[in-house]
Amino acid sequence: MIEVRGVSKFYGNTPVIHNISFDVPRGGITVLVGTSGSGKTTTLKMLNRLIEPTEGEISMDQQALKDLDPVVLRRRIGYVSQNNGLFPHYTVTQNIAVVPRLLKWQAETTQQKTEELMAQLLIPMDEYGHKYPRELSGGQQQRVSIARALVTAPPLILMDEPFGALDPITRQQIRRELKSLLNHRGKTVVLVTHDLLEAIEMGDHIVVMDQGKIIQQGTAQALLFDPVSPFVRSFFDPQRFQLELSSVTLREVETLLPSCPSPPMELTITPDRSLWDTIGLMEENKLTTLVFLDSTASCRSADLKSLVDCLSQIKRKYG
Ligand SMILES: Nc1ncnc2c1ncn2[C@@H]1O[C@H](COP(=O)(O)OP(=O)(O)OP(=O)(O)O)[C@@H](O)[C@H]1O
Repeated sequence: MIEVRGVSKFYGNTPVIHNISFDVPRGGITVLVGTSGSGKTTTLKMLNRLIEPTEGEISMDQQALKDLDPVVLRRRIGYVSQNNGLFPHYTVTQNIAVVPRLLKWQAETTQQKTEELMAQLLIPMDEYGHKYPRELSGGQQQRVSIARALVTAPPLILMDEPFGALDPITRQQIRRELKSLLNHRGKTVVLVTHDLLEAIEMGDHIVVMDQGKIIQQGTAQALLFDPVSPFVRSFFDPQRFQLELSSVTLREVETLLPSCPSPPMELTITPDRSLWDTIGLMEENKLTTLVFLDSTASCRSADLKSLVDCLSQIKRKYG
């Protein structure tokens, strides 16, 4: 959907982005991750022309961004900024209605879409719609900001550290809800984060940046199991075991896990969950085994040892 080709950005004589190129595939989540000051936010803001590149070209659907009116472009692109950017003197519903109003939508259409999205983001309109941002928690404010970015169903959504201000538990809960909402709607998203678990869990395509350059880009597994440099390896090392288990879903390894004739217990897990989530659920429920239905609807069981063995098998594929 987006092609970034040979883009650099200078402030005066100082280069902050050096000749980067990457694609944002349609219908997936592309994550920009990297060291502090590596140029993630600058790169994101070049995608909706909040910042103009000094060199190189960015195109969206084969049209050069520089030939598009920035105001029209930004109406086609949802944007969730670091500090949520809600208007403090507007209620929640008024905040969500800002772009629909600019697009001259009928009030009933805006109301209906707002209600639907707020329900999906678990901030029901009758309870939260009339409140002001200051009356909401940080997590609820971020949900409003996400609803505002999604309400006009833009084909592309840019998100800069959208969960930055949240505690780890709320963060994880919101990002799971958001990922399923985005997948469900087939959205194209570019997300900036410095949270490694977030990058691995959310990203279909992950771009690792350092000092204004792209060091490696690819799937979570490619970055974790086949890093191109010691930098990429050490970048993920602090949480490596958790990240590796998070990058593999049960579905990917189902054939390596033993079948079980009938579910020996009530608690099951869906095969789209990661090996890390599976271990977490076992831990939470003090179980040594979990069962799930594989793609042929047969029952399989997983325990800690078999899951760690599965991870080793996947790693072996990368050599
Ligand atoms: N307006 C500006 N003028 C000069 N330098 C700037 C300006 N904006 C950003 N920079 C510099 O550009 C570099 C990249 O900044 P950017 O905010 O894109 O990094 P980042 O990867 O998003 O960082 P972080 O993770 O810390 O938010 C930094 O060194 C920053 O100091």
